[in-house]
Amino acid sequence: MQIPLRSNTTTQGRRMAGARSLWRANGMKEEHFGKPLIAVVNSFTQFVPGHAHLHNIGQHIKGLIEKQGYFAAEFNTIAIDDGIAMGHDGMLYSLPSRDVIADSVEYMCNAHKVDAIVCISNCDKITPGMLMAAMRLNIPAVFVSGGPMEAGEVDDRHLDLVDAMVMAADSNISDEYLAKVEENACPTCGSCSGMFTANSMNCLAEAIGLALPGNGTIVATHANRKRLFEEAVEKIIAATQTYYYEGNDKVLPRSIATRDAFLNAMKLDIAMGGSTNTVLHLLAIAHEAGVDFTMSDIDRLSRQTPNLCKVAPNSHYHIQDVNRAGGILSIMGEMERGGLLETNVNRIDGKTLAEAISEYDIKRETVTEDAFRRFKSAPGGGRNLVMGSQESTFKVLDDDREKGCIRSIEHAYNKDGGLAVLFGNIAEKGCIVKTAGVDSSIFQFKGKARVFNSQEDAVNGILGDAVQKGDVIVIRYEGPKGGPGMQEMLYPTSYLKSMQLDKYCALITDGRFSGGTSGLSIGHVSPEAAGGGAIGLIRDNDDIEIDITRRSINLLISEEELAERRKAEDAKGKDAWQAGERERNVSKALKAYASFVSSADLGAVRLID
Ligand SMILES: CC(C)(O)[C@@H](O)C(=O)O
Ligand SMILES: [Mg+2]
Repeated sequence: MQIPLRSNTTTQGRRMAGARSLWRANGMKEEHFGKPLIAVVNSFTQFVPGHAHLHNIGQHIKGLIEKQGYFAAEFNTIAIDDGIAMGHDGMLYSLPSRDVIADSVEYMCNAHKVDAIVCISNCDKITPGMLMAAMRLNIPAVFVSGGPMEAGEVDDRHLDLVDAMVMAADSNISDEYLAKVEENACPTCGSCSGMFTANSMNCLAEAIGLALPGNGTIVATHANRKRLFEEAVEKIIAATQTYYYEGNDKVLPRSIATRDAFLNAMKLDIAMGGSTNTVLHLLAIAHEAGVDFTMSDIDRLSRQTPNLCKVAPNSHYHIQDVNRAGGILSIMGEMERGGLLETNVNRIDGKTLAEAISEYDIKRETVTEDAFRRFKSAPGGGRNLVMGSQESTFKVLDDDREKGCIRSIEHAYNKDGGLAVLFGNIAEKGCIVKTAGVDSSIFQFKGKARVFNSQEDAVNGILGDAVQKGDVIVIRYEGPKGGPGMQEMLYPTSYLKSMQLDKYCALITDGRFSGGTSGLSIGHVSPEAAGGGAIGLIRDNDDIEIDITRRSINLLISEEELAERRKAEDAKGKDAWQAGERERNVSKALKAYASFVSSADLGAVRLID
């Protein structure tokens, strides 16, 4: 059964003469009318190294689609560089930009009646924003990211921007050495080279099945990255044809991103030690897809899924090393061997996950030559800002599942996952910790609260010696509503490292973290302080007890005392549950966001009836 094209609305019938004449002015030819209209959804910007190399690729894709006889038109979304926006009020805009991106894709595609989309994403909020839009639109969609940056190199050691941030506040590092690190930490175009948020999300797009093998791990500079874009064109043409001309709805985003696909993606995230932001984003994408997927699923999965991979900031490996070890489908191959995945799920290339694993897990006999081509894609070295401009290859792949970058279940770093959801009287709706980044010696931690009502105060406290070994740093009124915008606390966690306090302190916040954060850093505390959460009732010198093994986090005061404090806070009327004095300019745009946004345990989606 044929499905009518959405674009027929503006290209068919006598009454659409005006719209057709505008389409002609856009370059549409007679033969394009009545055929699918494909949008190239780009996110090129010269503000973000993860996107600066995407200028020409959109037009390259348009050209390839038009060779197949369909009209394609490109538009752009915004993209914020979290690393540049980090640590000042620019970061208030980062998470809200996810929803701006989702809305802008919806606006463009519905206003112009687009039939299918190729999404060119990369950095932190762009992939989730576009995925949210794809779920809303539910038209054929394929995702290709700009690809990871090559790791920096200084004195034979691989490093990245987080090393530069940590060293910048470490008085043991000389100015000369820091300058060398700064110069070399970010050598190429692409998303920052560790298991940070951008790369985590692009790996998850691959796990869900909306992106092709290698999407998460082939470096931006490699020719095989450019090929991924070209293959994406083949896949979107095939998906568009089978959906509209044969009525095959298996290729639609909501048929691919099913509950099983979300569970698989979350398990992959736990196994690979992904950024904690993935929790927020998967919840939000599932919400848009109408899929029942909640914090309690994440809690359950985190107890069943081993941690098979540790990448920077949790080890010396970078994403290029995950590629050399066989990429995401090889991690999923290890998980499948342990019966951890539901592999009978569809992918955008028409394969099931079972088929994809059999072709791309480098440890299978059935692995294809095409898999080796992708996973041999190596960094080229040196400064290189051009997409697909080098063809270096790894001479040998890393198939050591005992000590290599990807471990088998038998040799897991931790049988109990790389991520945990904790509950307790200060996080009744849960909070998140990336256990892959926590030294197991502090899985149980008890300390005195050092309370800050803003990230800025916390940074000053950490660098100004207000924080001592054994403290639990509390940073609150930084949640989705309270910030607003739920800033990433990368500077506080990096400065704890600079001050050599990271192994002796815990940090809890209703804000969130960068993928570059490690240590006993517990975020997304829900409900947030601005929403009446008990994190707002903590006082300096209160005892706080954290037990990762038991998944608990508690303020050690009696229920009566907690109730008293709540009563006193509520009695402040309109001043209740506010950060109090702090210098922060919150624009009207951000206030509008704050008035709709939900708590982190719901993915910080905007609640609109
Ligand atoms: C700047 C970073 C490291 O990319 C951060 O934004 C993240 O979330 O991982
Ligand atoms: Mg980020």
